[in-house]
Amino acid sequence: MYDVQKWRHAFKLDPDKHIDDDELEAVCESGTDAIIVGGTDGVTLENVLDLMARVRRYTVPCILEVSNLESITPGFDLYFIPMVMNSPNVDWVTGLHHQAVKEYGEIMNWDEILVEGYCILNSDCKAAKVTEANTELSGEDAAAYAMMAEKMFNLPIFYLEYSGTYGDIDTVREVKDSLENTTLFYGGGIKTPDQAREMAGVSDVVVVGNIVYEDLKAALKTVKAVKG
Ligand SMILES: CC(C)=CCC/C(C)=C/CC/C(C)=C/CC/C(C)=C/CC/C(C)=C/CC/C(C)=C/CC/C(C)=C/COP(=O)(O)OP(=O)(O)O
Ligand SMILES: O=P(O)(O)OC[C@@H](O)CO
Ligand SMILES: [Mg+2]
Repeated sequence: MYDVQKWRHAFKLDPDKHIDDDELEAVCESGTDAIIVGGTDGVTLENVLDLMARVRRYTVPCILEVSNLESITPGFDLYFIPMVMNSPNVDWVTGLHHQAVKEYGEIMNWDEILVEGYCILNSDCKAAKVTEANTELSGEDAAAYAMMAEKMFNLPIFYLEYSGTYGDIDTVREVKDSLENTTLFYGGGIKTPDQAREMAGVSDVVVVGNIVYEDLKAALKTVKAVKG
């Protein structure tokens, strides 16, 4: 199922982290809507290919969230391309994208590519540091980025990223209320079914990452909490 508008839950697996075969099977067969492969650092062609091949044993959709040019490879169902809207550094907004399209433009299948308007709100996470994101934003600021993503850039996805920490529910709600068509992904700090349910109530898709590596049983429970 490649229609992100129908998704409710996704797991994000980091190619730079280890996961056993039986753990990976449990994640892929959990009933989640998709496996997103992505991370900020240590993402190489080798570890992306390895994880892709292992996830490919299962029928769950497998998406590459591109974080660098070196690790892009054919074989995924979809490619998510982050555009960090609250970065003042143009590299992370359109710069690397320009380079990539210059290199791959002729062979790109645009039907497989979805651009994500990213807004990173946890100043301590790696992605915020790497992209120099301005995380000192009010709910109104974040909602304005969401409206820009939808109304000015026509982006299919807006991703509110709190990677590593549980976000502010009022901010997420304000962002959701500002969107009409663009799908809102929420990610960050979900460790319990209650947290998954709470964020699912104010977003379209919840993304669960780190807890997979810290407490797999808890991670698996977030699927049922969201998808029933
Ligand atoms: C050959 C072939 C198949 C071609 C396909 C065509 C294709 C897909 C071409 C790509 C086109 C394109 C426009 C690419 C963009 C290139 C690019 C490098 C864009 C920049 C992306 C970007 C802004 C990355 C920033 C990092 C980011 C937002 C990461 C998000 C992931 C995240 C927060 C993960 C959480 O994990 P991590 O941060 O690692 O946290 P811990 O490890 O601490 O848990
Ligand atoms: O790892 P966590 O904190 O669950 O965040 C999930 C995802 O939004 C990271 O990009
Ligand atoms: Mg990582």
